[in-house]
This record gives sequence, C-alpha cells and structure tokens, in this order.
Amino acid sequence: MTTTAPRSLDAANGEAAGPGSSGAAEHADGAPIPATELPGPVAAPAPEGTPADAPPDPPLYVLQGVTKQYRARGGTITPLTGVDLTVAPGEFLTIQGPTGGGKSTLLQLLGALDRPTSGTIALNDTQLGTASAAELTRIRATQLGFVFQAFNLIHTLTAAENVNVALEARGALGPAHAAPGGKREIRAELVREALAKVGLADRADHRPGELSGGQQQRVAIARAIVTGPRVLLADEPTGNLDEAMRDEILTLLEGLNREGLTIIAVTHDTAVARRADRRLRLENGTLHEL
Ligand SMILES: Nc1ncnc2c1ncn2[C@@H]1O[C@H](COP(=O)(O)OP(=O)(O)OP(=O)(O)O)[C@@H](O)[C@H]1O
Repeated sequence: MTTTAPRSLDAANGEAAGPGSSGAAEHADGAPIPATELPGPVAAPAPEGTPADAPPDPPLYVLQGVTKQYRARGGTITPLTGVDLTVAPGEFLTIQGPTGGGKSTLLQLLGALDRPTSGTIALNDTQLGTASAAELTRIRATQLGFVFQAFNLIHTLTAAENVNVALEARGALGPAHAAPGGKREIRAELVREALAKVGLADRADHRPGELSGGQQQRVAIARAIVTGPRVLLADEPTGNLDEAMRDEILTLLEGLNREGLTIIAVTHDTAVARRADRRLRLENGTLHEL
C-alpha cells in the first residue's frame, strides 16, 4: 500500500509515456504552461523517509452505519444494512460478494452518485449524504474517476475526444475549476499525457470500434484519470476482458496505485482481488475484511 499524495499526469509510467510527455507541459507555441494552469489536485512527490513520528494521513473515506434501501414493486430491498469502512489515501482495495449483494450500490454511494438512506459517508471533510447536488457534482468531477465493466465510451468519438469529455465536464463547473477545462491547448496536452500513461499514445485518433477490449478499457481509464482524481472507483473493470487483457489492466491499475491513486474495485474475480492490498467481502448487508 502506498500513502503518497495523488500524482500529476506528467510523472508516471515511463515505459508508456510517448514523445513529449516526459517533461513539463507546453503551450502549442512551446512556452511552458504555468503550474497554476495544470489541473488539481496535482501534488508534489511525497518526501523520502517520512519521520517515524509523523502523523498518519487522515482517512479519505469514513463510512459509519451506512444503510441503503430501495423501494421496488411495492416492497423494499435493503442491500446495505450497516456498513462501516475507513479507507486510507493510497489504498488499493477490492470488494467481493454474492451477486445482488449490494456491491454496485456501495460503489455508487462512494462515488457520490446516490445518497445513503441512513448513516454517514465522509469523503475528506465532506458529508456526501447531506452535501448539495452541486457539491456532489463538483466532487465527482474533481476528486473521483469512474471505470465500468462496459467501458462506457462514446463510439462516435476518438480516444482523445473520449478522454477530453472528462475535462470538458470539469470545465463546465465554472471558472474556479476551469484550469483543465479551460484552454484548449492545455486540455490537449493533458489528454495526450493521459493516453500516454495508459500506453495508447499512438491510438489517440482511433474510435472505440477500432480498438480491442483491453485498449477500450485503457481509454476509459485515461478518461478517469485525466482530471487528476484522488480516487478511482471501478465496477468489474476486467469483467469483459480475457485473461491476458485482464492482467494488462491490473498491471496498469497497480502502477497508478503505486503513484498514489486510491483504487476501490468491485469484482467477482478472485484473481483481481488477489492483486489488491486489501480485500473486503460484502455479504448480508455488511462488509468484512478477508
Ligand atoms: N435503483 C434500484 N432500485 C431498486 N432496487 C435496486 C436498485 N439498484 C439496485 N437494486 C437492488 O439492490 C440489490 C443490490 O444490487 P447491486 O447491483 O448493488 O448488487 P451487486 O452486488 O452489485 O450485484 P452484481 O454482483 O450482480 O452486480 C439488488 O437486489 C438489486 O436488484
């Protein structure tokens, strides 16, 4: 497990980085882009040799007594009946459990896509259960990245355009968040870096239909990380992939995690869970460590 701060897009995955992605970002005219124009949260590398008495990083998520109830067909379904969970920055954890057991429900709550029926979910200092809809939108666009089993790419757009969608969504939040969503050349550089990071620098102009399943999931991961999120939430990220592609994606996720990205993945696949440093099982509405 790593506890380093989230990383900038220009640092990592040297083997995947393409031309022009090894140094500082530049404007089209070659002038360096000031750091203040690059997306947050971009953090300095963690200092080497943290002193033994340094306080631990505060938790990223704290869930207490989370229940979720749905009304359905005149009755109710309660997939979560009292979930307690603390996630530290930099963890790579997986959630397994029986089908219909509430794993996707829990991921939606962690992703600020839905609210708990009762209990509390804090992400950093924000209570997701009571935050305004606008605040939840801001959190999703700036702190969270999502990856799904079905990739969820737009088939009429190229890989680069699909990745740019996340930056445009962030830019649409307004001037305070416009750094990555603002200037076109900055967005283009960030998209290039994100695609290089997932090993697809040479596929920027390809549409999803021209890419393998593993490559499509790489594009989806580039879209998820291009805004510099703190957390990647993945719902069966390798569920549609064969074994070789699954391993490629897992190696990519491990690399991102080593750079400080917190990863929470729902999976049915024990081979996926074995690659995480913390495994949880959701059963009968509550979470257990494996
Ligand atoms: N929006 C909804 N309205 C009503 N019921 C829902 C809704 N979403 C999920 N459910 C129900 O909640 C339960 C948990 O569903 P969820 O998708 O979270 O399970 P899961 O563990 O992710 O399942 P699987 O492993 O099959 O994907 C199921 O009984 C499901 O039918």
